[in-house]
Amino acid sequence: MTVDVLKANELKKAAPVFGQLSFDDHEQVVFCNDKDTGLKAIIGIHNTVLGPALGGTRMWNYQSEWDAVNDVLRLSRGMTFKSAVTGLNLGGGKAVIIGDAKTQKTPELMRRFGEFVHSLSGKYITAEDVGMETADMDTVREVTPYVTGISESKGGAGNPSPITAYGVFMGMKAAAKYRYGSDDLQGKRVLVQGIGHVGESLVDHLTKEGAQVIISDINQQKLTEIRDRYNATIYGGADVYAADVDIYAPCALGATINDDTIERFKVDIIAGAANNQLADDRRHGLVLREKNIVYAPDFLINAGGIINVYAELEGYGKKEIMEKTENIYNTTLEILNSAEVNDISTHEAALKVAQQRIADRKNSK
Ligand SMILES: NC(=O)c1ccc[n+]([C@@H]2O[C@H](COP(=O)([O-])OP(=O)(O)OC[C@H]3O[C@@H](n4cnc5c(N)ncnc54)[C@H](O)[C@@H]3O)[C@@H](O)[C@H]2O)c1
Repeated sequence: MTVDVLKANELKKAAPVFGQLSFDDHEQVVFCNDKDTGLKAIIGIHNTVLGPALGGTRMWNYQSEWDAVNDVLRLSRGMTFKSAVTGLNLGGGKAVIIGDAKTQKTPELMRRFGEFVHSLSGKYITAEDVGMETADMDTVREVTPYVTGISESKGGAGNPSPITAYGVFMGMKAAAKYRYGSDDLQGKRVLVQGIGHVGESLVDHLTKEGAQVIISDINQQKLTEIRDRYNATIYGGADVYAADVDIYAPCALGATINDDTIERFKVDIIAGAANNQLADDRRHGLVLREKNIVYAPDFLINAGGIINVYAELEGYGKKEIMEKTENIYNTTLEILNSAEVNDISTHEAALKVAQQRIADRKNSK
């Protein structure tokens, strides 16, 4: 696992097949095409050492197929480490469907996608991601058992977002404990960027804790709704990345910590739900360390959702889900301390724990 994840434009320069598919040791990549329904999907199976590759399906109108390939590979790799660091017996996988979820998603397309998932005999298990609803997973369930995130009425664990938000909250509190010596967030100024499913639930936890919550979103209507519901403040500045706050919680898009933004942050802590927050894992992880910004690794603290779907597979109840999610606090604290001891970025420290768990299992087989 020594190869950096490539950017889409770099991907184009690599060798056309294994030069790409093998990058960062992907086990299998499946291209799914169906003319009748218009389905064009890619399933990335990064690693199955710890268990079946589980990860959601994203439907997105990618600008190019390169972007779709790059996205699925980045995301499936992330799932491997997320499950490994969380202690789940799951591998990492992800799927993308190329197209507009609002206009091109049909039950026929979802069923056809489900048939492709089924053809992998359980090596890949799908779930919801951007552009997908619980109802879509119910449709996939009609043709394959290898799907999670189905309706509670059909035996599923239901909406994962509140659990994800709780895990992020736990990770944020652990980061505060590490940085300030206390995990009490009362009075801390926390900027939540993206107040969607996870962001709103995080705002709820923070408000109850007595934090000063500042919100930012591209959806103006949502901003006023959440402001009124939680007595939050809408961010009024010109540059959200230069906001004068204590904690930045990215809960919208990935890669918001990049060459353009990283020098502008004034925060003590970054802890949020978005996947792949660091545009360049290794480099930006180190820059945050140099700037004395405590970064709670995304794939560690946003694992509540995967814990929720794992519970669905294992038949766990809500109590076990909450306990496992609460444990994100302890793991985060351990990883922040180990990064300090080993003088590495917190991202690297979390990755090491995940990679070690996979290596141990591989060696014990
Ligand atoms: N839902 C989960 O359980 C879960 C689990 C793990 C990771 N995540 C990640 O967390 C993030 C949020 O997930 P979600 O389910 O809440 O998504 P969501 O679509 O419900 O919410 C995203 C919010 O971000 C806003 N947004 C989009 N672009 C923005 C921008 N440039 N600036 C500010 N706001 C912007 C949207 O308007 C929306 O309100 C995503 O990156 C997702 O991949 C979610």
